[in-house]
Amino acid sequence: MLVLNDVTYCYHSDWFQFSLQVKQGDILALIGPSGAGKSTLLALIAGFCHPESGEVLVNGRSIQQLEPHQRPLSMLFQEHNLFDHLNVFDNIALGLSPALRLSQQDKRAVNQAAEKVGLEDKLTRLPGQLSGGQRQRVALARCFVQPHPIWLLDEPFSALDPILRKEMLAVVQQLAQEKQATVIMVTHHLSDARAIANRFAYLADGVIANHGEIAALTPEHANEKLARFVQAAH
Ligand SMILES: Nc1ncnc2c1ncn2[C@@H]1O[C@H](COP(=O)(O)OP(=O)(O)OP(=O)(O)O)[C@@H](O)[C@H]1O
Repeated sequence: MLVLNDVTYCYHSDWFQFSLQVKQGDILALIGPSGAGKSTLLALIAGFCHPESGEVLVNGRSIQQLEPHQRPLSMLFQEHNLFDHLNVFDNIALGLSPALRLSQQDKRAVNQAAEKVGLEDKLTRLPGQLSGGQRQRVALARCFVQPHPIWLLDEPFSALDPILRKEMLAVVQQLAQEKQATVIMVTHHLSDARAIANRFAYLADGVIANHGEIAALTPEHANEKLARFVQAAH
């Protein structure tokens, strides 16, 4: 279970206040208008920015004192996930060993991860020799080759065409299920949210204004702002 316990954060004059509980194995779609604080929420969980008060807990333990690299989570951004001078194999392997010191078991895990995302025949290519979708698949493989139980995905597939996006979402869903990972995914596409998530959280003006089962995400939602947001996205 991932818990944000009344986490507050201030950036210039912008205030954020987040309380959230995500059960293990849940896939939560984080939605809301631009500037609402979705990426800020992920940054607070990942430890890239520090709250004024409150804490983030994983399975009952505070991770507040841990540096980002010590936290039990993997992150995937929309872009800039890869090191351009390292080939596909090494980019994935970084998820297991930042110094690229790999055991035989690690090497097998990297090969298996590449296979899962359909890149087993591209292992020696550099990121510059791949398409955008292939690059995101490498980043995804690095994300789940790590043993971390929580994945934070910040608009990971927004730049991809609809067919590739659908494929990638299916891969994430399948892998998350296999590993019983807890996933928080920021998305501007409600269709993506519906395709992959079982829950949603709607952010507006720096707070979680609403959350619930994904099926409740309808244009008739009782929360007027959320209803308008869903209507506009249709
Ligand atoms: N460390 C930071 N550096 C820069 N801006 C920050 C930081 N922390 C918060 N902000 C500000 O927080 C506000 C919310 O931004 P954030 O990126 O979290 O929103 P968002 O909901 O993810 O928006 P979008 O959908 O456009 O990506 C913005 O005004 C942003 O400038």
